[in-house]
Amino acid sequence: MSPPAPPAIQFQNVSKSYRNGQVRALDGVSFDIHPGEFFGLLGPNGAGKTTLISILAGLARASGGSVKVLGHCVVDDYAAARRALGVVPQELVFDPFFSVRETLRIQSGYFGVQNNDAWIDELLAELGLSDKANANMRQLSGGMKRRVLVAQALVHRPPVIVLDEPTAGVDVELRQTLWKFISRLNREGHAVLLTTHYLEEAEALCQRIGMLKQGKLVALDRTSALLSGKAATMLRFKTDAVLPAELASHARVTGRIVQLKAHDASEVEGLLARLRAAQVPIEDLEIGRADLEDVFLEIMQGASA
Ligand SMILES: Nc1ncnc2c1ncn2[C@@H]1O[C@H](COP(=O)(O)OP(=O)(O)OP(=O)(O)O)[C@@H](O)[C@H]1O
Repeated sequence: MSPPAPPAIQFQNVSKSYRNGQVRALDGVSFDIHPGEFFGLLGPNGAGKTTLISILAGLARASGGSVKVLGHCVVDDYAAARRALGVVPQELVFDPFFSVRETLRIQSGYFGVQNNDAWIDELLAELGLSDKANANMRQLSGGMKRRVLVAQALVHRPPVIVLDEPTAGVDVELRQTLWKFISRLNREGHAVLLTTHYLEEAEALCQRIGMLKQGKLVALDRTSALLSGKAATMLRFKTDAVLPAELASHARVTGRIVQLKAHDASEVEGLLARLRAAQVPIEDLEIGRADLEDVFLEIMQGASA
């Protein structure tokens, strides 16, 4: 019998401190990403997502623990680990003197991939960049540069793709183009690690989700299990009135829209009775399933990091 395939990515007890230990960006983070899996890493600003990805990509050194890509340690076996990874960074970094095609050829050379033009053409077509192939990098708009960053990360056909907030500030068209292409690569067997603040994207795309808070992993489960656990029902309505304190303390309020979570129908009835008793007039009442944003907020409020 052949040995089981190693995880696409394995984080084992990863810690990272800055400023002589005053900032603990990561505190004993352990989880695996399976081969072929689409995995979402979520967390509020400063939770440690970029730090974890920087350690994975070999751009930062962990203070403790280990990270492996397809069984290759990112420190001891850096070249093999890096070759297995395609990392789309959060920041737009590029060399302004080259054309798009030159940039992708140079990146291919960096990974020792020869005669890569057929794949480069496919990347350009899939990412809507074909007519920009000969444009200079500095002539491109921000969204176009981001597309090149994605192409650059994929130029060596890495089995593990890492996307650090790839859709921050990009338009709807690029998001759709990007997700269509990344989903295709995932169906073809590439593992994907995505960090994003767009929770509806994570809900739609990711099979499993991990949540970080202040450097600790506070949730890890299948997306469907996260959605059906906890408070699975949400009561949504509009009101101009101020909620009584005992309801306001666990309501999500956005302008006139109020959302209250409930575990079952009897709890919904109880909430409505309390609103009536407090003489809170409500309009446009809806009762629906909790979405990932509801689950995320509940976990972040409840988790003690
Ligand atoms: N070079 C650094 N020096 C000192 N502290 C740092 C450094 N890089 C990150 N940190 C700190 O480490 C913590 C984690 O930051 P990180 O950028 O990993 O969070 P994040 O989850 O990616 O946040 P965001 O969603 O805002 O991108 C924060 O407290 C941050 O201030």
